[in-house]
Amino acid sequence: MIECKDLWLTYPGAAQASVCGVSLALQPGEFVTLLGPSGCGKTSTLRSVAGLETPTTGSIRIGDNVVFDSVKGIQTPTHARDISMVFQSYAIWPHMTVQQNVAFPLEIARMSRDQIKANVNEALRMVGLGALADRSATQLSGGQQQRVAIARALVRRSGVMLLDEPLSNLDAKLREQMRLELRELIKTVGLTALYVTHDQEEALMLSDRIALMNAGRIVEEGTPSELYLRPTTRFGATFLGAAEVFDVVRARGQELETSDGALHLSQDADGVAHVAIRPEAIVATQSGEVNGPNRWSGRLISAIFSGRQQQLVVELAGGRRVNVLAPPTTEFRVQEPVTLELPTERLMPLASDSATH
Ligand SMILES: Nc1ncnc2c1ncn2[C@@H]1O[C@H](COP(=O)(O)OP(=O)(O)OP(=O)(O)O)[C@@H](O)[C@H]1O
Repeated sequence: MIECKDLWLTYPGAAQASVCGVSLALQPGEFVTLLGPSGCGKTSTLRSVAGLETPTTGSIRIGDNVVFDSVKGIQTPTHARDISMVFQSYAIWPHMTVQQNVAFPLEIARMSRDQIKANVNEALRMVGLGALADRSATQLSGGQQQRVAIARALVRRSGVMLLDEPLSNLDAKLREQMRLELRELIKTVGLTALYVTHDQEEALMLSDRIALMNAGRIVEEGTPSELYLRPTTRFGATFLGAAEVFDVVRARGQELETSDGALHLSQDADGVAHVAIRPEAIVATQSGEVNGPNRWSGRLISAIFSGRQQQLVVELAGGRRVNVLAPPTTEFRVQEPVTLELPTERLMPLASDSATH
């Protein structure tokens, strides 16, 4: 397990802190992703856990060991922490074979020759590279090179794996395939994994839990479905997937008036500053009347068929354009009236961003 408590990190000479009070706990065997835009402090947090950066204040525990504590003056060096790491750049050694690359960390640790051989064979088997053990590392594809880097992390048999954008150098198709492989591997071995990415889909598909970061802070935390279906901040709603956000003008009980129409919430609207909805949650029809709650009228501007779905753009009475994802089988007539239904159970009430900081 990993536990970070109130970590702050200000780089020397920097005007602002890059990590601002990050607290995060990973249970044994849990896969947690730090997700957020470029520069939000994901890598700085991960490198602090790895011992590659020294936080200004806070504490970090890995398993039973406190590896950093600013008050007690503890800073365990990277090599003495029970961790393995996989980075975006594979950092494999070109002059070595696959097998030599994977064996390297164990040779440094002065493990016996027989033990090294057994561990390396096992790690290569797990990543599906058993047959390429004697091949030169330069004669590998990008995906195979990343598998070598993963095997080299597995071979250490530590309980915790830290991964920083490990798939982002791969092309889209390979990335999708490796994503599932990597999660299965980490789950099979039972590793506790802390994973950094700015890719929303990757975070949703891989993680048991996501910690969403912005400007050095964790702003939301939850399972992928909690974060996607019930975000609590505007940042969370718009960063993790597409969302239409409507600003609340007036609220009374469960009824509220937004800048684009009236909505009925399933909860009290107190403190709700915006309401968001996913494009796939909006139901568009061209036949019915506009009656009942959460039904808005508009005009269909465009409908683009993309196989799995249709991407609609609908202009509301006030001029606001809304994106809707509709099933591929419904027929739509461009320029004609449309009714949009915003189902109550799919509305995402959001607090004002300033209230969450
Ligand atoms: N060694 C350093 N010295 C000074 N500032 C740094 C250093 N490393 C990172 N920073 C700054 O700290 C902030 C957080 O950077 P960090 O790399 O942790 O973000 P990130 O979320 O991982 O971004 P990315 O996805 O682009 O890697 C950024 O403003 C960055 O410029």
